Amino acid sequence: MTGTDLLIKGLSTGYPRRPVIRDLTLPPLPTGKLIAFVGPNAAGKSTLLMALAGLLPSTGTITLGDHELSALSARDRAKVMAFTPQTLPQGVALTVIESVIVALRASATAEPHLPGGSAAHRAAVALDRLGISDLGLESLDQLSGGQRQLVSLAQALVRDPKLLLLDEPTSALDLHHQIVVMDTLRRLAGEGHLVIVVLHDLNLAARWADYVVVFDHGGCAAAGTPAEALTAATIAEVYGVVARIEPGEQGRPHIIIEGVSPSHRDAAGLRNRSV
Ligand SMILES: Nc1ncnc2c1ncn2[C@@H]1O[C@H](COP(=O)(O)OP(=O)(O)OP(=O)(O)O)[C@@H](O)[C@H]1O
Repeated sequence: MTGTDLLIKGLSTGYPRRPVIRDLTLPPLPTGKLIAFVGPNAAGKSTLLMALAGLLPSTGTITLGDHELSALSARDRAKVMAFTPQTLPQGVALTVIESVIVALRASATAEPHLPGGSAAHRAAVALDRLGISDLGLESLDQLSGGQRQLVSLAQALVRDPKLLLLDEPTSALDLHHQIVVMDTLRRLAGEGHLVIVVLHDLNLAARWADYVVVFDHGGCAAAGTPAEALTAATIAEVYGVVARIEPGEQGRPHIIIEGVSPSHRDAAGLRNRSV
């Protein structure tokens, strides 16, 4: 463990009268790594991300380096982390570049009074990193779903936070942009950020993540390197599908889904997946 790991111990969180995560403890999640949270629908991934972002009340401890995150004010949290939800709000009358500048200023980071030129430069760099500079002057409300997702990511990147919490940032993206985003996230991790990303595509997780945490029913079903966490047995258990694992590049698993497991517990379990 290093001094800047994210530590989650005995964490419980959820919604009024709807506990989702109960007493969750994860292995230390180190800065400088790309961590994928995977698992079936309703397993609790988004709920956990929102609790980490301070958007849901929780008990237990969440520390990032020396910071006990639950003790930080919203303003101080915004200095160390950025959270990108699954959907962006509609009806925002801004251009793309304006929205990224607003995200930078709203985060009240170490430079709350950034001159306009610097803020615009940082926003332009964030768009460039994601290959969407050409969208800068487009109206936010006229973008496609995938374009909105990329802009949402740019709004997080521009703040250069230590911890990035990204909920399904590739779900609406074409193949090219999935790779651009995952490559960008890998580079950010390499630069010393801790990047936690919720993914449904297990092969994206297997190919890019340093560590994978598999969630099921509000708990951790498996955690480790992609090869350790994404085994055929775990995939069968949590998803109810038969998977074949083949060796991929650099010892990373390549997952081939062969079909639904006939013996899996029940499809109707979706409603009651969380504990
Ligand atoms: N606002 C809410 N109020 C009450 N319960 C909620 C709320 N949002 C989510 N839940 C419930 O919490 C549980 C976990 O949902 P969550 O969104 O965290 O799952 P997930 O793993 O992110 O799923 P998905 O892959 O479908 O996005 C589900 O049973 C869901 O019905």
